Amino acid sequence: MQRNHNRGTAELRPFEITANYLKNPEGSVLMTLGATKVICSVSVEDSQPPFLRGTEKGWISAEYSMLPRATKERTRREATKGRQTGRTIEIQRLIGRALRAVVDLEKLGPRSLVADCDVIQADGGTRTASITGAFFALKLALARLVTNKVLPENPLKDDLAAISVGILPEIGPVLDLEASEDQQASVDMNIVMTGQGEFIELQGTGEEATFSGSQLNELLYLGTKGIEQLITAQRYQFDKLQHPYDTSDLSQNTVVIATRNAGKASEFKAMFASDGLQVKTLNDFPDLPEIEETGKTFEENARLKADTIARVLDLPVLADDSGLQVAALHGRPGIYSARYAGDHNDAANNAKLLYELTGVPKEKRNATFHTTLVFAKPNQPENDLVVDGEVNGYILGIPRGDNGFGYDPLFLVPELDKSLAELTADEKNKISHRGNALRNLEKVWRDWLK
Ligand SMILES: O=c1[nH]c(=O)c2ncn([C@@H]3O[C@H](COP(=O)(O)OP(=O)(O)OP(=O)(O)O)[C@@H](O)[C@H]3O)c2[nH]1
Ligand SMILES: [Mg+2]
Repeated sequence: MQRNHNRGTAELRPFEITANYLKNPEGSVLMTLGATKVICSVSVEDSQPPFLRGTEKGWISAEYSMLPRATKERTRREATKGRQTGRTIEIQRLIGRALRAVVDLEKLGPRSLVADCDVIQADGGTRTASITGAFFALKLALARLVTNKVLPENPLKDDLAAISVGILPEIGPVLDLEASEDQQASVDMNIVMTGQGEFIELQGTGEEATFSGSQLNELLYLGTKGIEQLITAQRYQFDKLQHPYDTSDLSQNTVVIATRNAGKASEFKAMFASDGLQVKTLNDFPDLPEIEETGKTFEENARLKADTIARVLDLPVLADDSGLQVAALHGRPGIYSARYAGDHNDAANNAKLLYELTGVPKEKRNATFHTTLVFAKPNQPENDLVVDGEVNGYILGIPRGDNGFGYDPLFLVPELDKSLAELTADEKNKISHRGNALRNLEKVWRDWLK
């Protein structure tokens, strides 16, 4: 068994959170996750449920429904049947509980919020997509109440998202089940989690099957990673609504690179200048928040940077994840090169590297600089263009040269008998990991961008 579109076990389907989708509600969202589409709206009412009358406390509830043709075959409307199914009631209670967990109901005051989640197309994960979308609609509604001075203070305590995970035959634990997978899964589970990484609800069940503690841990790990991505996207989306990023002055000849590293930026500028292309980096968009590099590989981190920024800026974006792999240190610092000594500090990183290599003889100090470049178009992670580049050398015992950045003064290129920091920018680009990766990109990106 293989997942559709060769999806990885830890990969979400492409998703999109379209804010302010409807005109009337205080908050509204079209949430899509693969082919699953849910319209979520949040309405504010100046009344309290009976059990809160006489208090200053507010309430949040939810209603869930599915359009007849959301499913492969038409399902009868619950309104026509005259009653809601047990499934519907269970799901809407779940959505209400999830939303209430992240709002201070005292601060909400004597009013009610109702989240309506209407599934217009169902391809698995409708309840979790409803929660993720309803939360965003709620966030929009509460922000509006604060802007309009209805509320003195925002009662939102945390972010929130939900996702499904499951165990598939032959594959094992996977993130984000689509409907065809849901039918085959021996175990499926819905995870609802806050931005702080706290669980609100776990619904896990075996179907003619059982699951072990270690499988449960794996499912929780996958779910956590998926939810982190959803929450990151929500935060970006929200920030973007508060301060839209102005990309109008970017010409056709601009490449946006998702980096804040000035050393990388100047290398990219020099390399693209020969093509007549201008480079912008995240430093040109100071409002963009940090991207947490939670991936386990260079490629995962580069995708995270490129996909996130491409989505936010709505432009094609190139990202670089790179690092130094030292043989005597079993490939370390690798993806942790920037934060090897804690915070990102080149001098401390170099000092730590030298310390860890104390007593290692010259011939055993071989190392490789690696770069993975990912070029991403907005909201099409499946089409990401991925290329690599490397350069081999040795780690010196004493730094040499003042050019470059990072570990350059410690990286000896044996063919030139010079450290990377003793090379001019042009000389470094001709042989460097980043230069090699760009030359590999050069061969393919024009066709890909068409
Ligand atoms: O001497 C070096 N010459 C290089 O040519 C080079 N390329 C990468 N590195 C090191 O590896 C980390 C990458 O980490 P990284 O890819 O996450 O980048 P970063 O965090 O600095 O910036 P960003 O692109 O993520 O914003 C960097 O910080 C550096 O320590 C280099 N060191
Ligand atoms: Mg980084």
